[in-house]
Amino acid sequence: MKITQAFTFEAAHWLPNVPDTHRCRRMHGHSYRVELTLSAPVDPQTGWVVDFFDVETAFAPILARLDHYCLNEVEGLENPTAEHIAAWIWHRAKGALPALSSVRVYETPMSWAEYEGD
Ligand SMILES: Nc1nc2c(c(=O)[nH]1)N=C([C@H](O)[C@H](O)COP(=O)(O)OP(=O)(O)OP(=O)(O)O)CN2
Ligand SMILES: [Zn+2]
Repeated sequence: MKITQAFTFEAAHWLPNVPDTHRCRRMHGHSYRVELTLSAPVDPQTGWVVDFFDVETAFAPILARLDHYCLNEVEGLENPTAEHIAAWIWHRAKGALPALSSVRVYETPMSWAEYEGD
């Protein structure tokens, strides 16, 4: 069974590896949406995969490192593409959420990156 919990955060960024003429080279902001998907059998006692409250608690300190920051200044996110943010979150959340199976990061409602681990 899979469950997914969504979170949002606001952040600024710019992309250092695109040409000077690319508009994403300039500092700008996004209302990011993160979807954490966890995959595991349903516990017959609780009736759930993982308590959504526990997902929220585990993710809160990671979210706090992103919300209202310039992502380029966050260690490990010097080139903060949606792809890199998804992998960055995965590597920091997997320890506390062993059932994590994918991380989606939406830059806009129409564009996202998904990371499922190495
Ligand atoms: N594969 C990727 N491509 C792009 C990424 C990325 O992370 N991975 N990032 C960007 C920029 O961050 C850009 O700001 C994304 O916004 P954009 O696609 O331009 O969407 P907008 O809503 O800002 O613009 P519209 O005019 O509404 O399309 C670019 N590419
Ligand atoms: Zn952007």
